Amino acid sequence: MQALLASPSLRASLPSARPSLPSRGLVALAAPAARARPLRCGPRDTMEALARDEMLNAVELEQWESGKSANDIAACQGIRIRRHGRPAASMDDIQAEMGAPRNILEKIIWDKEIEVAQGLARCPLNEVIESAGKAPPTRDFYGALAAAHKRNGVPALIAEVKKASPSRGVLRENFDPVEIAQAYEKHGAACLSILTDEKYFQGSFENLQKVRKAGVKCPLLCKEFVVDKWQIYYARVMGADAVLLIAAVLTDLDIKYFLRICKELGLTALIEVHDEREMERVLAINGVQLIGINNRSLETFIVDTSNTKTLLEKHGDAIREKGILVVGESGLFNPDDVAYVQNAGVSAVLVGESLVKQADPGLAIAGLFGKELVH
Ligand SMILES: O=P(O)(O)OC[C@@H](O)[C@@H](O)c1c[nH]c2ccccc12
Repeated sequence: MQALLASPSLRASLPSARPSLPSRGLVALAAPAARARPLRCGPRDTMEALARDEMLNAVELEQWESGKSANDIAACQGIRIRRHGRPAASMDDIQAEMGAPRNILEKIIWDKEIEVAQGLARCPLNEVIESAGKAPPTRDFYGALAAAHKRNGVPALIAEVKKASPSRGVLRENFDPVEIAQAYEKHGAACLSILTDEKYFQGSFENLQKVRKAGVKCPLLCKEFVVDKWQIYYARVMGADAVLLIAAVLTDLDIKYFLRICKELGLTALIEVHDEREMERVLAINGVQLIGINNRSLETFIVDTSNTKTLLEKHGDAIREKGILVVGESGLFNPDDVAYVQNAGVSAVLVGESLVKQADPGLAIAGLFGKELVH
């Protein structure tokens, strides 16, 4: 943190949402209002800072120099989610230019771009950075998972505080985030995941803060659709120890840049992949500690636990060599499911629905693993 804040040159060059590159959606930015959107800093400064720190490879630099739009660059990396880059525009105007969102994830991201701009207007970046600098130390998310895996002989549990989801609707009517978090902790969860997206998951940053302030000791993952660094600083201020970064949404350069911010803030990044291409991209990035394999496609909602197995059969060796821990995410309901992803090679599991739907989510943990977990 200190290093980041102390470096005026870097600070001056901190990029905006899609930092370094011409904002994604620039193709569609024909409207003067959109073009006039002030950049918080010059892209060239940012690119130079990243290049200086060797965060930028030759291809990325060349793509940027050639004036490609960030959406084009993202598409070259197999990313199907586009950005509109017009947070001040109405959704009608955005759709008039770009057409309707192609899937639910793209829709979530388009709304998130607007939401982040509103957050930035409410809590300006410099203030959030300053508060993050004063926040109490983070807890070791990676260390908690590794220790729990070793101690219990089953994958460590990241238990999710999840009220609803776009695919399953409301999961729990009587939803008290603090009560659920405390029950998870009491019954052996190694870490907790707190959904912060309001519109689609009925979560909130307030829930994250409440759980942290209630004295829960487990490290906390801020489960958010991160598209802008502001969200990372904000998560830190609200009590997160880790943040989720979704490879289906973020370019390689975004991931590298956000990883760097996480490191400066003492946060662990859980980088989520869903397919082969995303796994390859993430394994080529230095400094990755935790990879989540999502068994649910965020574009189609199809859940398939064999996804974890397939990806680990191919990449397990490279992952182990790098000391990366893998988290099996979504669609896990019983001890057989847990054993299946454990045999595939995961060190941890991320579970929401099957716990939160039970009358007592804490007691549900022993049912999920077929045994009690201990701290
Ligand atoms: O409720 P489930 O099927 O146990 O899934 C939990 C978690 O994996 C899921 O909520 C999730 C995984 N990646 C995400 C990204 C955004 C929102 C939610 C998610």
